[in-house]
Amino acid sequence: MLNWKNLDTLASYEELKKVEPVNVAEVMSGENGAERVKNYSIPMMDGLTYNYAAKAVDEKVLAALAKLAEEAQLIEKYESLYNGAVINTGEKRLVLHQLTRGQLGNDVVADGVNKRDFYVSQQERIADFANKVHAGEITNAAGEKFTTVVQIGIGGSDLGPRAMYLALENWAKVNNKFKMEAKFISNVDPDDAAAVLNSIDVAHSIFILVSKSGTTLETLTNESFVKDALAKAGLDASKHMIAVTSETSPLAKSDDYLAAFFMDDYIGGRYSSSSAVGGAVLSLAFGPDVFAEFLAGAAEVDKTATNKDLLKNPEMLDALIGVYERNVLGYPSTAVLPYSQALSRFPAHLQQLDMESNGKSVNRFGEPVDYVTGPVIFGEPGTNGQHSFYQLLHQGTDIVPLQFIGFKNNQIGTDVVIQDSTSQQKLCANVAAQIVAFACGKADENRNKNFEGGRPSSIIIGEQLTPKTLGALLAHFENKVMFQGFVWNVNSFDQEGVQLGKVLAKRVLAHETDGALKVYSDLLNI
Ligand SMILES: O=P(O)(O)OC[C@H]1O[C@](O)(CO)[C@@H](O)[C@@H]1O
Repeated sequence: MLNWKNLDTLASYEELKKVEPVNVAEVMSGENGAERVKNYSIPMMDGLTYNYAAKAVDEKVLAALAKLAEEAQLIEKYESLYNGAVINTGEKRLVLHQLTRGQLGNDVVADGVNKRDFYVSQQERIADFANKVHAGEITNAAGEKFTTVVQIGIGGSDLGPRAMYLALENWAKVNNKFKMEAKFISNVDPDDAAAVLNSIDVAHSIFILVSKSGTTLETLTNESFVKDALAKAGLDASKHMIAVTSETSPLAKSDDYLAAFFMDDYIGGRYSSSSAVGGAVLSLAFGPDVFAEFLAGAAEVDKTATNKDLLKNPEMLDALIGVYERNVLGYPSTAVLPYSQALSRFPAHLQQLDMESNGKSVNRFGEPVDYVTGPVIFGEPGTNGQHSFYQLLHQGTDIVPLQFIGFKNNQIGTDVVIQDSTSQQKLCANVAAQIVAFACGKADENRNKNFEGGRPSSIIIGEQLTPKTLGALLAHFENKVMFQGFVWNVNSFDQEGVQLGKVLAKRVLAHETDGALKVYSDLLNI
């Protein structure tokens, strides 16, 4: 039997609060610090390691976190999730994104269908379609090959796939895997669609309309925008457009598309990168074998996350350290700082993943909670962030826990030695320097130049960003967010908080406004 209890009712949480806090500056200095960096490290998979030496934890904190993991039944809850329990209580749905990349537990049968078979069959259909596009068997009406793919979608139907595409674009080019360029249209701002359309050759472009619900205003508007452009170019839209949606959506049975591929209600938008939502664009851009590698990396991490031993489970440990920082140490935000240009949109994806999942004030039964839940997430690739907001991170009044990501090798392989070091070495030197600067600080008599230190961070270190390590990274954060939701006893899989704005926007467009809404509408000339 699972106990779904609020965090503040758990005895282990009370114990955790009593543990002597760790002074990061102290423990990270000198030989002690060197030993920590060597020891506080867990392999996530071959070529990827989670290092938490610079976090505010020691043996005592870790022991208390292990007790919390046990009392909150984190592994048991994960087991029940992948075995097909109705974990999304708000929408009364199963939560099956892990099943798109592997079978962790029992067969899951829902709506009379074996769900693993369903997801695999969609992957196979997408692979077949992508191979035919690449081979020139599926072409435009003139019999010419498609050269560009454009994804139309928003939120989870955009951010994850876009971040994944950008993460692999250069890798694919140098590894002879690049099949076609991908572009993305998401914002209802007409300049988004117009700029993308201006930058492509529409006659040789294939568009993927991605909407699980098939009802999202921005996406349907952008679809019409694109269809209009195709019509103006004298092209038949139905020969240029495919759909990714759920079988129950209004788009599913339409003749407007060359083909339709399906996900379902058991895959949340922000967890859908490994479903057909990411599968279609990534398979078209890089080939189905690259997408399969990406899934394999995610599957490995999903498996690692089943380990009951906290110190062998980086996803659960990362989650619990985050809860400790949020609820015991009182830190309100977390920065994600990938030292990799390819991960430029990864923080944007994590913003949705984390904040839409755990930005909740009620527990999974709809009752208010008396403790803080999900932190504010933000980030930028290093070293760009260093020349932007790091000032506040180093010397501001808030302590912001940091999550670094770094790779020993770059993707393209072109580099140059300037002043005895390559650019890659400079990049890596910066991340090492930042971790120690944040942790240890530097005393200075001039208060303006003083660094307090004591600013905690972790780092995920990889050999190289590849399809496999990217899949692993994605799954790491998905599982982290899931475990945190379990600890906070919130439903991480619905998003009612996005509804009110949508309803009010509709009223504005229907001119059914009064009060402040009317005045704002007038000011904005609607
Ligand atoms: O794929 P859909 O149904 O168009 O939804 C897009 C996005 O809209 C949201 O529901 C929020 O508005 C996200 O959770 C989702 O990723």
